[in-house]
Amino acid sequence: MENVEVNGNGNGNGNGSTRRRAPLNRKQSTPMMPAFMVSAPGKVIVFGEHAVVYGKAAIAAAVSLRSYLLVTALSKSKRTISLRFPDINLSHTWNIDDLPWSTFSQPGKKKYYYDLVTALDPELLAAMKPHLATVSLDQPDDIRKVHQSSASCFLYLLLSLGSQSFPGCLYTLRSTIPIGAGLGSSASISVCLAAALLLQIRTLSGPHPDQPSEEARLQIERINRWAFVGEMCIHGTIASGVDNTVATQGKAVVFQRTDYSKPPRVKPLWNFPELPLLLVDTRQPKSTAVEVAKVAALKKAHPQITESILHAIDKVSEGAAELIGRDEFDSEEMASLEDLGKLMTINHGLLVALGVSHPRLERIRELVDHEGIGWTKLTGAGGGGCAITLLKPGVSPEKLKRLEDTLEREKYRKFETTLGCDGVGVLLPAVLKNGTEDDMGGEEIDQEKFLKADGIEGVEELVGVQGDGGDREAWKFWRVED
Ligand SMILES: Nc1ncnc2c1ncn2[C@@H]1O[C@H](COP(=O)(O)OP(=O)(O)OP(=O)(O)O)[C@@H](O)[C@H]1O
Ligand SMILES: C[C@@](O)(CCO)CC(=O)[O-]
Repeated sequence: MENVEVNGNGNGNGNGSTRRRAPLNRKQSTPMMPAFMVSAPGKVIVFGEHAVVYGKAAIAAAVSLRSYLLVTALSKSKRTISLRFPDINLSHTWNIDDLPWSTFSQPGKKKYYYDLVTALDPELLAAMKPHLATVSLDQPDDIRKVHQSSASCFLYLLLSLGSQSFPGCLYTLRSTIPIGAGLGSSASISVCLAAALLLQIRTLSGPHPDQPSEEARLQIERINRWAFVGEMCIHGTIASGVDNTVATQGKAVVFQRTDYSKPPRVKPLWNFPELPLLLVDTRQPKSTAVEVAKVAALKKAHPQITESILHAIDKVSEGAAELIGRDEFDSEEMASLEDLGKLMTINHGLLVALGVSHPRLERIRELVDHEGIGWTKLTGAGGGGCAITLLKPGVSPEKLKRLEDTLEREKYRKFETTLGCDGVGVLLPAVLKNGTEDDMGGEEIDQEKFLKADGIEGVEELVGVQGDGGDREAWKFWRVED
């Protein structure tokens, strides 16, 4: 366990000025920021993955699986930034003063918290390269690649938003979202990192309960813009931004980005129905970048055919949004579910045509079809990852049990999750009522406790946004509903 001196000084350059900060030996006036946490959900794409990369509409909903990031400031004399990401076994430390701040703060390169960054800058990526090359040198190539993507997401955001006077800090991240399973794990960590850094440079207001929704929306928008930058670092390719948008805002959205130089069109679906969904992980690892590249290659080889498929997916997503929005849509009634289910079946078929399914995804569909208990589609990038099944009402428990037993035997994993959950949340300071309160009425979450929490249940029990008795009120969310 690392020995942490906690007594840092939070500051940053969120004031839009390009001037350098006061020399480090001068007394700093900004008060220290206590240890704090941020959290963001994973997502399922209900309709429209892949097509959304090409400007078509998609519907996505936040799930109850989440990432949690603990930020601890170090003492002023400790000029290091450390990442501890135990889910992927990543542990890395940089010396703050060795990082390429000058390249990131050059005129024309410097970006501010309110900027809209729509592409990664090759010169900045090149400046970061030597500092990523030293990450996990002792690991095999495939693992090092995963470590370097997560590290690049953090470093690009830190260097873009921070300055050389940034305080020494520890970033400890744990997630309950399976990685690379199509449930938006990368977006969720990007949102956490973007929100944490924006909070550290003191550019976000709230969240507080009586904050006007307009103001809350602006904070969400800023986090989302930077989370998108983090997503681009991880994917190493074009990302539509749907995952980070739903992970930031929470609930469910219709998302469309027709022009990459502009913000996307995001229509919140506040009353997203409680659909009876079965979420199954193939446990077949995949990479979003690889699957997105497959579609790009198909589009290059067969432009007209691919465009027709993408156009058809767009119509399916639009049709689903219209259906869900109807007053008479009833998520407990066969006729409504059947209409929606048929659209899921069509969407899945079109994804198969794009070449992003996988035999293990097809097996889930086959088993569900065989029992006749619902409608299945892959969700997320495909190539493995997860499938969602919309269950028919009144499915017999025997049939469901038979399906679940077969899935278990064939090494699939079933997830219990709810759709339409909260977006990015903040726990500041990192103190929670856990039933083991001290005199001040709360339990301080430190790195040691956080790292020791046992598995998903342990993390949820220690810091989860939902306690046993419902929402834990110390976690705060930007409320954007009107
Ligand atoms: N808990 C985590 N800790 C550290 N890095 C993570 C974590 N979760 C995700 N990542 C980063 O995100 C990458 C996975 O991103 P990828 O887009 O391939 O999968 P996904 O986000 O789970 O799926 P999809 O984009 O289809 O929803 C990992 O390789 C890693 O770099
Ligand atoms: C495959 C994709 O459409 C969804 C991944 O969850 C990629 C993206 O939108 O960035």
